[in-house]
Amino acid sequence: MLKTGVMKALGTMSGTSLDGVDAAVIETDGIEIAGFGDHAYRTYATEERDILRAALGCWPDDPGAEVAARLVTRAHAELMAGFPDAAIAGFHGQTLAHDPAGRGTHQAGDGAALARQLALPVVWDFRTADVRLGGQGAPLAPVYHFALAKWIGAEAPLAFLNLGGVGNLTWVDPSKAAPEADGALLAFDTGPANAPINDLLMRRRGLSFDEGGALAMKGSVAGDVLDRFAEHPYFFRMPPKSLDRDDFAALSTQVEGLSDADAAATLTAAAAVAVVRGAEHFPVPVERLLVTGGGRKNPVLMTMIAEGLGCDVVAVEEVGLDGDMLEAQAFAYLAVRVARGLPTSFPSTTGVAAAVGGGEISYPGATQ
Ligand SMILES: Nc1ncnc2c1ncn2[C@@H]1O[C@H](COP(=O)(O)OP(=O)(O)OP(=O)(O)O)[C@@H](O)[C@H]1O
Ligand SMILES: CC(=O)N[C@H]1[C@@H]2OC[C@@H](O2)[C@@H](O)[C@@H]1O[C@H](C)C(=O)O
Repeated sequence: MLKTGVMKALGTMSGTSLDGVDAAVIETDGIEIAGFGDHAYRTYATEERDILRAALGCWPDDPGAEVAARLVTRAHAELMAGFPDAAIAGFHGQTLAHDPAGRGTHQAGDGAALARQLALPVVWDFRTADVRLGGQGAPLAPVYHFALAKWIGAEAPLAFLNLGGVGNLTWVDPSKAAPEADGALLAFDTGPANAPINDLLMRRRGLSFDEGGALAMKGSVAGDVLDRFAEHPYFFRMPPKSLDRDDFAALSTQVEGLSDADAAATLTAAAAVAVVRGAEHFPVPVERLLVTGGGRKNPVLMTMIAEGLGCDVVAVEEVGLDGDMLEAQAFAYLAVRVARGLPTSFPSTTGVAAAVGGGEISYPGATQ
């Protein structure tokens, strides 16, 4: 029996690494976390990944967008069917293009179709409303990071780092009563994280990622490439700020002349430098950085970040959380907030003019 207002919510995330779909259940009233539930993962088959990769950069009307959307919807429907107890779902979809200052943001996938197929209210299109109101539309997990900071009983300011395809940081002051309180949150994308490393491993070795940082471990960092990267204008921009997956594509060109190992070491160091430069924007330094996302399993990257920051850098598992599922949980949490009319982003997390609840709710009975 759930406490009044607490819902069993299913969240899904298909991230910028293009590896697959995560699905996770949490119990929440949209403010506090009441508990965690089951989770599952569906990998994209090689040919599905190729379709998604080819569709990167596509806007809804572009050729390629529709086939990607159908694929994303089908993959989610298969995975989400395994959670018949959920009362509501948060469906992020697959980001194909993100240009908040220009054309907007595009997450492929049809939440209305999922609502009908799963007979479940589905909240989706989380980012558009924020972008329309002048926000970055990303990152959106920070409000969930605030709830997690409370859940783990944190007292001092701390930060969450997501090392997905792109990296993002959330600085949290857990002594504040609510995420909308002045000084409770500061969030932004750090820069490239795993995406350039994955792309390198695919180009050079036909592998999807550098497992355990094994290749990077054998290489030497090209200091000149790294120094130039560290001065990129993005790092001087005040947060909030966000990135598209391939906004740092030039970095991949700069390691072309290096050996496989040196290129991997240099791209790994670049991901770490992006975090270190990002942390310079924190209102006050943190003693602990909690790391989620696949990059936490890369010890070379984790060590480089810890050396650059000089604070504790640990996987979120250290505090009892699940770093493989945290972003999927975030979209479950956000779905309940949307259903309850609570805001999902704030001026301090996306730069939006005023707190906004982004996300459309589709109900099973709706015709379109
Ligand atoms: N054992 C490992 N060693 C090294 N890297 C790993 C390992 N496991 C996962 N990764 C990296 O993490 C990536 C997956 O991370 P994650 O699932 O957090 O990304 P995502 O959700 O797609 O991205 P985003 O949060 O940007 O949307 C893999 O593509 C790989 O680069
Ligand atoms: C536009 C988009 O999909 N952005 C993702 C991406 O992946 C990491 C980073 O870039 C972050 O901004 C965001 O995802 C996380 C989960 C978020 O919105 O909090």
